[in-house]
Amino acid sequence: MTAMIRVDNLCKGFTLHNQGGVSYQVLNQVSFSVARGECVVLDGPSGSGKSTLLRSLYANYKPESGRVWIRHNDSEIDLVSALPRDVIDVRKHTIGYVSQFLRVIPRVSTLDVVMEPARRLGVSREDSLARAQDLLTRLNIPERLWSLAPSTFSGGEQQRVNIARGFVVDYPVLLLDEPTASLDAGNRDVVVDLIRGARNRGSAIVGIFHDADVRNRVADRAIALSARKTHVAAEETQA
Ligand SMILES: Nc1ncnc2c1ncn2[C@@H]1O[C@H](COP(=O)(O)OP(=O)(O)OP(=O)(O)O)[C@@H](O)[C@H]1O
Repeated sequence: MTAMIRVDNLCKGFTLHNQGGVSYQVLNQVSFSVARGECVVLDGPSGSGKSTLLRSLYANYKPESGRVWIRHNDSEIDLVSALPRDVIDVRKHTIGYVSQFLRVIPRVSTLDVVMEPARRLGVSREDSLARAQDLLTRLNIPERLWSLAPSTFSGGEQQRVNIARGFVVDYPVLLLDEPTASLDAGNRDVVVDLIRGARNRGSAIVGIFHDADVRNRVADRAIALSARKTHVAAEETQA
């Protein structure tokens, strides 16, 4: 089985410079891999580091040590040590990231927001539009809203626009940070179908799902993160 993601001994902590330089370790030598067509969920109590790990997989956070190998253009690239321009290329072609919240750009229509990742990859406007319309329809966004900027949309509507944007490209790797957090049961079912579809097309998926029902329906297995954080006294950090 081809590993799309290989996490090797990842360590990530934080130092709160404005709070006496207190440091604590959140991820302690985390290792796992995710194959093509596999959906893995991150499990663990609140504060155990699920979002920190997901952000590290997208190179939003820089771990102190360890590796995040991503299969990209028929070879592997380590996102911990990659140059910024390589990170941008991996994000454009290989990794999709769906967070809970849509980053709204004023005056850009919903259709353009959803189409943008496909257009950036060179997909024709016609094909991108068809794909965006299909996703918005499936996700029950009323057609009257498609030409409006989503800044005034409800939380659940914005979340569904964000999901449509995340699924408009068939990314080989998909990172999902609570994509169903503010959705009703009907829309959760749509998202479950989208996730299963992406998995069946070969995406390697890592997700955080607080909804146990959604988690059980999409997960092939879970990675457990422990709640225990190692605190490092400020004096020790400064030594
Ligand atoms: N940017 C940051 N700066 C400082 N501390 C942070 C930062 N991001 C996360 N943390 C800390 O790391 C720990 C893990 O946070 P994280 O959000 O990864 O947990 P989580 O498992 O996703 O929690 P939840 O289920 O509540 O969303 C928390 O104690 C949090 O305060």
